[in-house]
Amino acid sequence: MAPALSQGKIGVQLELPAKLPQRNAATGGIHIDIQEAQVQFGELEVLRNLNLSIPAGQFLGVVGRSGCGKSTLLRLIAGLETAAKGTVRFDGAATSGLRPDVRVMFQDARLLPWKTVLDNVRIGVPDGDRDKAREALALVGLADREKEWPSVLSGGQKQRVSLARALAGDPSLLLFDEPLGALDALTRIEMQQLIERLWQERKFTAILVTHDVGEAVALTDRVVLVESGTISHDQSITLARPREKDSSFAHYESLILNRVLERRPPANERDGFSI
Ligand SMILES: Nc1ncnc2c1ncn2[C@@H]1O[C@H](COP(=O)(O)OP(=O)(O)OP(=O)(O)O)[C@@H](O)[C@H]1O
Repeated sequence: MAPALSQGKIGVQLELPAKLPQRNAATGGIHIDIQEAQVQFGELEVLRNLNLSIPAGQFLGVVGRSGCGKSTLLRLIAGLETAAKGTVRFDGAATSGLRPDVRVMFQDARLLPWKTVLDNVRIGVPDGDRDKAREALALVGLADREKEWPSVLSGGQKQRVSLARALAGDPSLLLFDEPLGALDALTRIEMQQLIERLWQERKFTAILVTHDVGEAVALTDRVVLVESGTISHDQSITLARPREKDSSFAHYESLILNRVLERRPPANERDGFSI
């Protein structure tokens, strides 16, 4: 059967095979292994000698100063950038280019204004299956909005549709590029809770690029800091879920923020950083 056409970068893949690859049965997610990766734009070397291993099913946070290469790292993993040197392996096999089981959610929802909410979500389903799209809309709490146009939705609702579109393809890896950056504080917290719940239920590997260190601590198992084109720090977050903003939370937050800002905390507060 001829592959179905999708909507370019919006749905990540250009062509969708009729059948998605088998998901990792044990965890549902992809194990990613990046070795000595280098990404260059002309003379500008954005990533260099970058090594990063992300176990299947982990929720990883990526932080760092503006322009340090966070989105480039995410785009490399998504197959939207090519490494000049080094390798990206998924479950042990070298990979490059776009894959149907890898989805990206961006800061702007990227909905097609001439399609209804349901049809926007159907873009994410390989065969455009209505039931699968409806199921995904229900997961994000928008089952009753399927016939509406994107223009009548709030910013938070648009991002929910974008999340539904990503989930509709049953991804093994979901990449979040600052997806909540434009939302108000309350909607942002609601979306964080939704993303955490869906990640726990669906068991995909997740990577979140964010400027908000608190958001990374609230959501992820581990936070890496990108600096000078490589991973300079690697911090496990061992707090129980759902996370409360207590003194342990604040400790992780200030530890990471101080690293980002290069205001090193006193030695007795530094424990936990493995690099
Ligand atoms: N396609 C491209 N062509 C040329 N330069 C690029 C391209 N994409 C990114 N860059 C440059 O690479 C560097 C890293 O960009 P990137 O978007 O990865 O940073 P970032 O850490 O995500 O930044 P921010 O936090 O501000 O979003 C920047 O200097 C940027 O200008």
